[in-house]
Amino acid sequence: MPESGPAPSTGRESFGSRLGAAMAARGPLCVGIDPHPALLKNWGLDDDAAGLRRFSLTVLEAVGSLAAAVKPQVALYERHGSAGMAVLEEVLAAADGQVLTIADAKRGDIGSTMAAYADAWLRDGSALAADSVTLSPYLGFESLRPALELAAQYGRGVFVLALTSNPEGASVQHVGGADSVARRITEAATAENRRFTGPLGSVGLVVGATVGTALADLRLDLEAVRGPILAPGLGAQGATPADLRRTFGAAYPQVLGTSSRDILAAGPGIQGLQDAARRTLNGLRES
Ligand SMILES: O=c1ccn([C@@H]2O[C@H](COP(=O)(O)O)[C@@H](O)[C@H]2O)c(=O)[nH]1
Repeated sequence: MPESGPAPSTGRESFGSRLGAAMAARGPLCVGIDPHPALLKNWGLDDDAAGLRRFSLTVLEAVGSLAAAVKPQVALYERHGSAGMAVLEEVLAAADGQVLTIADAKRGDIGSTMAAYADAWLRDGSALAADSVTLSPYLGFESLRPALELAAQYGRGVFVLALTSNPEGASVQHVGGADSVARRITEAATAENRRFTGPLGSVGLVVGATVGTALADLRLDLEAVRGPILAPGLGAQGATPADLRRTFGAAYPQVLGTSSRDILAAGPGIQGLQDAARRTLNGLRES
């Protein structure tokens, strides 16, 4: 199993190393590519595959050399069927080599099926391969094993849902008090990242920018995870860069803030999108 350095199958550096370098060079911002029907309409685009394509490639043109990563929301491509997924393939290919990609697919299933999801999102040669993918551990962290192994093999990464940004998440993730579900996920990611050397492992967590005092309440040590923390919830869901710094404290250097609608609403002009992304990025740097 590849423990450190370039992934043997590809010669590619680990995802954690590549993301750490991108965050150091560009700052801790991920821009979500979420082609919601209402945004397409506001941009003067049709809610079809052509609109989706124009929207996505415009966002990529605007932020592809500015953000550390982009995060296409898979559901918003899926709702257009095979034509939408073809657009997603094109977007992932266009981003390759320009900006790291996080496919927000939230996949999770029993092991044998998980292997197929891993194959789709993490294997070199797959039309949908992204630098990383979001995973749901609801079937048990260990059920994600095929994705964890394939990601390590190909120098790709995963972000496992731990404390999501939506208010309903607490009803499952906080259960157990001192031995909460979120804590189990966090500890499993910590163990997983021991296989990687360097400051950041390739097994990240999703922890919402909106979770307030939950990290302290549940006594979660995100620094110990030594993995990237993808933090959605900025802007449209109400969290500010200052909330992010307050919430994550000592783990803040691991945090990749992600914002979609708040930035995308500034389109369709490239300049407007870049200004909005820079505003968020400056907030994340200064907060
Ligand atoms: O806990 C989570 C996990 C994922 N998301 C995703 O992030 C974006 C947020 O979009 P905004 O427009 O910035 O609110 C979206 O794709 C969600 O599915 C999340 O919000 N919370």
